[in-house]
Amino acid sequence: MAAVLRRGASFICLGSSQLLSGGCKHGRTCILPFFSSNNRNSSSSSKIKVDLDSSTGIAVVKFQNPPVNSMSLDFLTEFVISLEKLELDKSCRGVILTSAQPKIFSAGLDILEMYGKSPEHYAEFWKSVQDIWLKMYGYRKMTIAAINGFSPAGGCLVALSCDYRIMADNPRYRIGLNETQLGIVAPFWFKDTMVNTVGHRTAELSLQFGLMYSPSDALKIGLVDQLVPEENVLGTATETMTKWLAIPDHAREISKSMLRKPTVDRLLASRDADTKNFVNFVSRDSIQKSLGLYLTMLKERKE
Ligand SMILES: CC/C=C\C/C=C\CCCC/C=C/C(=O)SCCNC(=O)CCNC(=O)[C@H](O)C(C)(C)COP(=O)(O)OP(=O)(O)OC[C@H]1O[C@@H](n2cnc3c(N)ncnc32)[C@H](O)[C@@H]1OP(=O)(O)O
Repeated sequence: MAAVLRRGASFICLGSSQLLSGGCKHGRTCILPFFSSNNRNSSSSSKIKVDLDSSTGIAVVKFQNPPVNSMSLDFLTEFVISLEKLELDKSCRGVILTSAQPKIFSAGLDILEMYGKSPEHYAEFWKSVQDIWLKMYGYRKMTIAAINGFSPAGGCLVALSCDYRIMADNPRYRIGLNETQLGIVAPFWFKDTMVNTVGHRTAELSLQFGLMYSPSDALKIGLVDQLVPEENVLGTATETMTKWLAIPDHAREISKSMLRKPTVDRLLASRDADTKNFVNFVSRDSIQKSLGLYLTMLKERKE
């Protein structure tokens, strides 16, 4: 199991053969954070960089999984651990998600995790996808997606799971749930998240065609809330977060929970069936063939 080593003022997760302390989820052992006395607490695992300013209560979580921030099992595990840790940290009131990679927010789920692997691997991977969505969609703290690049499929889902979305106004970028274009199907909770954001009719068109929207079209349908010049994405996200944090936390949090809990509960009530469904679906020869062709197409585009 890959080690998660957080340098500086942070925590360290190690494989079970290197037990240092107990009590961390995901089968990993964590040494919980130990912070320096200044107001900024930074930590950087291999794939997620966290920078918490405890004077403002705002944490910036940066995806750094080159080349395209695809969400592998390791990425998702580190991501959920980082969010859990921030949720428990009283000095953190809001989280901004963004990318350290130029031009890409996230390329979505790592297709290699769904291609040519065992059913056990598919199940483990899918549970980690469920975990990150459950964590994000039901997150107690305020979240903003600072979308500084392409954001297909799982990348779009992560953005949709935030409370507010600010996207770089670069006409080359695209965002959307494009699963059908890969020959796969966005599961019901991806669909619910989209419907809750853009409404039923727009979601019907969007999911069936696997539409990828330009920033201006994404703004028109309400898939994102605001467009800003690329260089201002993080600055605007920080300003916006400051405005949201003027609302008392408990009132905002309860309102969010009222709106989102029924959607979260639908998956919680059927997690195992959803996992079985995914494993059966993705193990089919026809689906493996579609994913293989898509991977080949991605590689050939470059030649
Ligand atoms: C009934 C239902 C029951 C169950 C459900 C069943 C199925 C479940 C569905 C699961 C939901 C799936 C969600 C997903 O997120 S699937 C992933 C979708 N993502 C994409 O389609 C994006 C693909 N990538 C791109 O379009 C481009 O890479 C991108 C992001 C625009 C960047 O372009 P560029 O900068 O030119 O970079 P390259 O294309 O050259 O890519 C570099 C390198 O990365 C590889 N790669 C890209 N994306 C992925 C990915 N998502 N996973 C793995 N690998 C990826 C690409 O192949 C290149 O690799 P190389 O080795 O050639 O360097």
